[in-house]
Amino acid sequence: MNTGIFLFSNDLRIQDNRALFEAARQCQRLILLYVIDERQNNHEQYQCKAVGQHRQAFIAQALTDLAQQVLLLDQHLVIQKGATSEVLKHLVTVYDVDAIYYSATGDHRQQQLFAHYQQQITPIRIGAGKADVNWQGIWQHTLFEQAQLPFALDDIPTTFSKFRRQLEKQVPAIAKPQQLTSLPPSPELLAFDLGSDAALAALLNPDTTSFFDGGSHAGELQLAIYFQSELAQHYKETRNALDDWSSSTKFSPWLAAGCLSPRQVYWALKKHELQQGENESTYWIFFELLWRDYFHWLAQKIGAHLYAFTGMHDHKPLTSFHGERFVKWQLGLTPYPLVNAIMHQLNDTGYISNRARQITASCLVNELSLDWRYGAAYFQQQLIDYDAVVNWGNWQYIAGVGADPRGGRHFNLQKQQQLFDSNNEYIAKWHGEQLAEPIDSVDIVDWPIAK
Ligand SMILES: Cc1cc2nc3c(=O)[nH]c(=O)nc-3n(C[C@H](O)[C@H](O)[C@H](O)COP(=O)(O)OP(=O)(O)OC[C@H]3O[C@@H](n4cnc5c(N)ncnc54)[C@H](O)[C@@H]3O)c2cc1C
Repeated sequence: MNTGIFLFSNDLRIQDNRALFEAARQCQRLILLYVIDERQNNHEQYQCKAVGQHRQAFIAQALTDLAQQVLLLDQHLVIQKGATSEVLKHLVTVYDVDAIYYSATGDHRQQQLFAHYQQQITPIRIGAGKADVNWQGIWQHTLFEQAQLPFALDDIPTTFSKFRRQLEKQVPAIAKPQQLTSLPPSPELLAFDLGSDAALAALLNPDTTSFFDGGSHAGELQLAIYFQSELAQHYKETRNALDDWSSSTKFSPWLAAGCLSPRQVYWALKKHELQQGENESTYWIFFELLWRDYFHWLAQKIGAHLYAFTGMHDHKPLTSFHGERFVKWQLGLTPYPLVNAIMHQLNDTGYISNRARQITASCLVNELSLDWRYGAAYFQQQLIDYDAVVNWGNWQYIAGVGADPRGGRHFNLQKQQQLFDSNNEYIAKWHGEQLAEPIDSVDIVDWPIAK
């Protein structure tokens, strides 16, 4: 191979980045590229943007961190603003690129995007009398590799329990994280002043405050702090809390953006177990990582069904779309104080706990009778740790069209409040006080409802 491009996506790290390793091994010259594709980021579906301000700021921080790391390896991160296919076309033509490397994913939408890029670029190479670009999508978002799974992709179980039980009969060896010590140089001609700084500056949002700093440095720091503490020893008892920083690992934003690999988390967990002992709680962290893996494999199997109203079982929920209810849910103006508090926290910070996600998702589907895809799309916009296959997979689960053997979850809001916020502390903190208004201002035939 001569000149390759490594196209960064949800893999914003240098270490244990198998796709980047492959690119480094095979190429004599390498362009490290990240594209800020505003058309993709601003693309609206179900009245929501693909990327909201919290995640945007996190990604900008992660890119700043990545750019500094590649400099230490005498390389440069090229950050370009524009349509990804156009940026690729330009670089492929000018620098005679013959291979493009990226992290493969089970997300159907992402796969479609890469198929589209390919369609755009192949004619350019062929037209110039050159061999087609060698596209190398390398799978690395999971703990295991496909060949290690005890089933073929088409036979991935439709419930997590079956997946886990079969896998745990003999847990395949999880590879140790790879250390990258050098990178091939970029092409000599490459002008580095391609506007990377300006593109990055435009992404950084000074109005966004978050508990999370983007980048693998911050991710590795959280990994070290969490596992040096005793928190993992009690994870199983605390993980269900509604709102407490130390109740769960908080690794998700870094995992979702790829600032941390699941294997790095796994091996940090193993080190912790050696030092402080293993118990049910430490096992449960592995259990949750298996959930994450499961959604990645399941997405690869079900393809476009991940985004379908009828989900993976072709089951039609008895829900539809009500504009007013959807907006009130988003803004935290429902008649349910707990749900309101959760939505306020989500909107302010970009993060809510797993318990909070379950409660508010269940409310959207069961109390408000809304099409679950609107909720999933709003989470996509708001969550700092948005991971397509995990988000849509979890929403399907709650809506009863996914991997839940019980056919969906309906959380009793009053009971949840008693269990997780009995003294109303959370509701008070996030201003979820009951709204006096009913959820609908008009009735079924559009008559205003009398107050
Ligand atoms: C409706 C809904 C939408 C969700 N959307 C996302 C999303 O977009 N991105 C995301 O990372 N998680 C999502 N989750 C899963 C879960 O809520 C978060 O992973 C978790 O709250 C993140 O906090 P943590 O890192 O402290 O998790 P921990 O409890 O410490 O778990 C450790 C890791 O295990 C994984 N994990 C935990 N719970 C789940 C789960 N239910 N499914 C899959 N993996 C899990 C995550 O990678 C997490 O970082 C969603 C859950 C629900 C119910």
